[in-house]
Amino acid sequence: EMMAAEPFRIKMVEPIKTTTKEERQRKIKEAGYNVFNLESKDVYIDLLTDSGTSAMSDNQWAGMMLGDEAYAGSKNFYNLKDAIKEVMGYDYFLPTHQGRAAENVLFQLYVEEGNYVPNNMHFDTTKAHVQDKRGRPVNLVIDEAYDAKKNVPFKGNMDIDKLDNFLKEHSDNVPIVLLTVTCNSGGGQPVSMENIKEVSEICKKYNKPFYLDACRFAENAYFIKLREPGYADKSIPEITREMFSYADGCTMSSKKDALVNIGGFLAMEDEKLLDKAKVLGVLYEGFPTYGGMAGRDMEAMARGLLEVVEEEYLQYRINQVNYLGEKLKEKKVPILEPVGGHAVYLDAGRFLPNIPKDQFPGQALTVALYEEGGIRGVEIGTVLSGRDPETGDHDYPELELVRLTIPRRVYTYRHMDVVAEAAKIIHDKRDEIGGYKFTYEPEILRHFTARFAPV
Ligand SMILES: CC1=C(O)/C(=C\N=C(/C)C(=O)O)C(COP(=O)(O)O)=CN1
Repeated sequence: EMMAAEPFRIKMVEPIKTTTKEERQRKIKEAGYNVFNLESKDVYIDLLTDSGTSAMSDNQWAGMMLGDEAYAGSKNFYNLKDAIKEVMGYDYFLPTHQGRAAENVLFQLYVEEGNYVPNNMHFDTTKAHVQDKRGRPVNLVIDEAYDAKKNVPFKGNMDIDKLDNFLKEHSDNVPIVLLTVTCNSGGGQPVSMENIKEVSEICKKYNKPFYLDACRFAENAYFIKLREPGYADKSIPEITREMFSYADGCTMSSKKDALVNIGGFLAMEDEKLLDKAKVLGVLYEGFPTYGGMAGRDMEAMARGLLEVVEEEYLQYRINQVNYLGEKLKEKKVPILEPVGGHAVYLDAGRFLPNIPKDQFPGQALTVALYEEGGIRGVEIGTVLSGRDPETGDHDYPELELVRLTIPRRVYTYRHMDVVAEAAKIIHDKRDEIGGYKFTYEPEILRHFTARFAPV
């Protein structure tokens, strides 16, 4: 049938301005060659993150006018409760100011010193919060996840045998099992329903709580609908409710698949767990019917949760990200396959093979994208990975990537064309690109505030 355009029309625009190449070369030098130090006004197309960068709908903006800012019992809390029940099936939740705040509460409840926390792949904050409780994050994703050229439909899957063997050996030192949908650190790759079910069965076998990291749950559901036998005729809410039915609960950053700019929650089936979580919620987030958010934020979130599972929105969203990936492949620019749900990941390792890992090829490509096109991507490689606490050397990851993260309902296809064109120009002159060294390297989470210089 006819191809579909965007399932919305534009009612308001936020002007962005282009800059000149020499302006950008000056700005990035002043920023210590770290795009996190750039001002938004100096960025033309901002692909740093899909977190908190979505455009809200008129329905959500209308909700912002309906904030019930009561300290306790806000009606927006109950609207959010209904939306979570509708989309996830959970009866209980603790609102938090964003996803990592939900991780903080959950891991304080479960993780003790020396514990292992298995996940397909931990995102940085999930890893950091497990470590903050002196636990040890463990990635048990399938091996294919580390092969950027391998195009398999559910690259975010947990390796079931690895999980079973790990629990066989370490069961009494594992307080909880996580599964991240989609798998951000592995390229925004989905997890199949079958895999979610299998992880659930293993957790029951070893009597372990099983939680989803649900940031991008709607995109995951859409991939299940597209790729998994038996789901083509199911609605997205039917698929999302089935996904969550296998888990005991979830952490959620609503800044992704709830289409809002701030907010999150910890949801669960067990009311007793909520009572424990509330104690920490009061301490870290605020009274348990607002959790660090204004009533209006919760209203926008409730409406966003119902919008994000609409099929025509997800079709547009996934197709736009895929379009950028296809454009880059046409131009022979190396990317991680298959294209993820929220981002295209440039394979900087293959793009700049002559730059050694300790001169940060991902960082070099990120800087080049900004200089060439005013485009802000983000390095997901050695810089992000940090140093190995035992050896003190860089904790080299398998892949050196640059994530081009597409905000939801913000950029047009023409912006995607500009990004692909800039990447091609850089690719044609890739032999001219050199590596970088630290001029300032912070102790923890160095990627946010580090400063570099060309070697
Ligand atoms: C899979 C996953 C994430 O991707 C995540 C945040 N992601 C960011 C900020 C990103 O740029 O990918 C978080 C933390 O959410 P938060 O940024 O605190 O709302 C948890 N899990």
